[in-house]
Amino acid sequence: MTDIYIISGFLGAGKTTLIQKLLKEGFHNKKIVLIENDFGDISVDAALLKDGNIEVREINSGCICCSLSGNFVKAMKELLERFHPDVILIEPSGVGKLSDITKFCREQGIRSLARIKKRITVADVKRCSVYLENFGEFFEDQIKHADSILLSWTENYPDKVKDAYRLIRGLNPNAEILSLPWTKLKVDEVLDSHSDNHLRIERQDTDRCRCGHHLMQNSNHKECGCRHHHSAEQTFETVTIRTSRVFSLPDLQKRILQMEKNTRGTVLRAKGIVRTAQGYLNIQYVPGNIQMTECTIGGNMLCIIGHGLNRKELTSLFEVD
Ligand SMILES: Nc1nc2c(ncn2[C@@H]2O[C@H](COP(=O)(O)OP(=O)(O)OP(=O)(O)O)[C@@H](O)[C@H]2O)c(=O)[nH]1
Repeated sequence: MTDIYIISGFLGAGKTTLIQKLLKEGFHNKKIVLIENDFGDISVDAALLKDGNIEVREINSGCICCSLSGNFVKAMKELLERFHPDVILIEPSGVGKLSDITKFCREQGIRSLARIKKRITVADVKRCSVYLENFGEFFEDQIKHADSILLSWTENYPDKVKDAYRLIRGLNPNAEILSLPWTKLKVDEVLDSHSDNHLRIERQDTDRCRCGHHLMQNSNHKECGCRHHHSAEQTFETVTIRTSRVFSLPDLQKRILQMEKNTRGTVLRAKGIVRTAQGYLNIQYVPGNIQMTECTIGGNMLCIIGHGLNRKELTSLFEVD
């Protein structure tokens, strides 16, 4: 029987970073298959995670919970029958619903060959309340259906950990919540069952309905009346830019800041690999944070995910003049 681990979490929470750690420090002598679902047309994550020892399957240009659900189930069955892996790791896109992925993994044809071992959701302590406020339907689903929740960005924002813990505990009273900095976290603690390494704070009642909207004041029911169910593909957009421009570091930084501050809509995530005179740079943007690191993998692409984006404006910002 193959063990399935689902690594969920909102855009930029740290799913790929966690998978890199798991592959490096855990699963010794195991046959592993990794399924990567990037919402954009290109999979930056798959490029970064490809490694001779594991089989990586990319499912891009949409969400495995929406239009690509058929592709996902088919890919799972094929991989199970062909490789008989010990472990399948699934990284859904940051806007994927964990409840849907759970349902697909339990479909007949999969459940006779594999079982979900653990659903781990990575939650960014700095941005979780904003994501719950604005994209509650997706964020909340990822938290509520997790067996284990791993807090990220804790070392950068230690003052945010308690509030994030409370918010998450309010949404999921049963999951274990791991709050240790990742450098101190042992992979076995993440993969195995409950650990004691979490803060203990009394559960707080939240003032939200199930779809993430605030309840009206003085309301004593637990619904706001909104019964909408939105798909990721209705709610989020992606803009994929292929660019042969050779950037300088300051120029690239300037353009990313311009993307953040002066373009229409809300950019929630940008990632890609672009050229500089010295080589290639891996760009990772989440609101309020830009990371650019040298990269041995070549590329000329940038994928931007957000809401109300203007394709023309963003493309002209990064393309060759
Ligand atoms: N300092 C810090 N950086 C983090 C942490 N988690 C993620 N990052 C950074 O945030 C960026 C996005 O991390 P990823 O691991 O790619 O996030 P993701 O959840 O896979 O992103 P998507 O799949 O695009 O939704 C990268 O630059 C990471 O290095 C964290 O705990 N601390």
